[in-house]
Amino acid sequence: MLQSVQDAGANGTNPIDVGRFVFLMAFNLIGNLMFSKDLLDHKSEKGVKFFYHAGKVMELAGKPNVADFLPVLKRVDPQGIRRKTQFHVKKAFEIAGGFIKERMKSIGYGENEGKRKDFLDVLLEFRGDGLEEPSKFSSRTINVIVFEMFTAGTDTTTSTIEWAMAELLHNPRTLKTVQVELRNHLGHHGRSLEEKDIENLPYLKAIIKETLRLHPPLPFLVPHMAMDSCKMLGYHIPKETQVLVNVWAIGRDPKTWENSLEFRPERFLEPNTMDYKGHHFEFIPFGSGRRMCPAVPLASRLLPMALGSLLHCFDWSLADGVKPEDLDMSERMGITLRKSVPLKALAIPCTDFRH
Ligand code: HEM
Repeated sequence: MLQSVQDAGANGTNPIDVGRFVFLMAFNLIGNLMFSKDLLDHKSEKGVKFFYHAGKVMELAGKPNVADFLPVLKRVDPQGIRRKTQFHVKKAFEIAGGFIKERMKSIGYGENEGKRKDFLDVLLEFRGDGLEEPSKFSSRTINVIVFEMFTAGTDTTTSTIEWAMAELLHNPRTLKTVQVELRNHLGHHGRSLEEKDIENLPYLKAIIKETLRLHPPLPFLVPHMAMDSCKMLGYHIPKETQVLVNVWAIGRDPKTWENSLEFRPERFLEPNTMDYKGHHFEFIPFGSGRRMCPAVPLASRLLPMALGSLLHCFDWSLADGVKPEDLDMSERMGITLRKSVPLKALAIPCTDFRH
């Protein structure tokens, strides 16, 4: 990712779309976890097209749809949401599916039983619960799991890093503080950021938490359903009611958070502050309980590594002469909560840039 940012940014003269590079990084990271290979190249036309169609799917799939409230309209699809979504899913699948299929074939999926088992074991380990014996997985189940990994992992990561960068460029004091922390720890002409450094970078970790508090990528988690009728805060919830948890509002509740709308990573530096592991219900960007995000351990390394590397290797400023206080911070609701206007910024490599 760092090399791609440097190439596209042309020494800070060419504004880059931050989200696009993070998306490619996240997609390739999951590609490497599952297939030991980068699947998308930022220079390829296919990469650009994939980014566009996948973004559209996320946006359309999260749009309020009158047909959800009036099932009779489902067939008619009055807003054309289903038709448009299907179009973009098909396009995104054509591109990414091509890479994935090619890679699955090359590791022997469906051809060589021994290699196939390795691949299935990895998937099973990820799911943890093992609903089926790996060798009994149908190819459809595998395709669903693979697609679930890519959709669940890419847009959430992209949204978090893009919002974190936007908040830092909007609040130059916090940007300066985190860069000083990184450079003090790694040295100005020092080495690249490594996973073992994260423990010693409390301000960087606090920035990730503060970003997830104000901009949870899945603002309503994913829809849950009441398995039985129950009473909650005096309300009767009938069996099979669809339940949405508004973590966006929970993270901004002034009863819990002082100056709740301010981006203030320092709040997470105080002793005994909250964590996102699902035990503090005031802060649950990954959900809680049995169906919470299974990738918390991965995300808690991936997010500071990605953000920290971008901040350590480049000096950042806003493109087109936009002043920090004028940066557009409005939100666009899709499956994930993205920035309404994609963040464009100038990335000037630091003298100690390593890749
Ligand atoms: C910023 C990073 C991320 C956030 C905030 C996040 C958040 C979430 C949330 C809120 C859920 C639903 C929990 C619920 O409804 O109770 C979820 C589910 C899931 N996430 Fe994540 N996630 C992130 C990154 C990832 C990554 C990197 C991966 C995979 C590589 C991943 C894989 C999944 C999967 C497979 C599920 C579905 C679990 C199930 O259905 O049981 N997530 N995530």
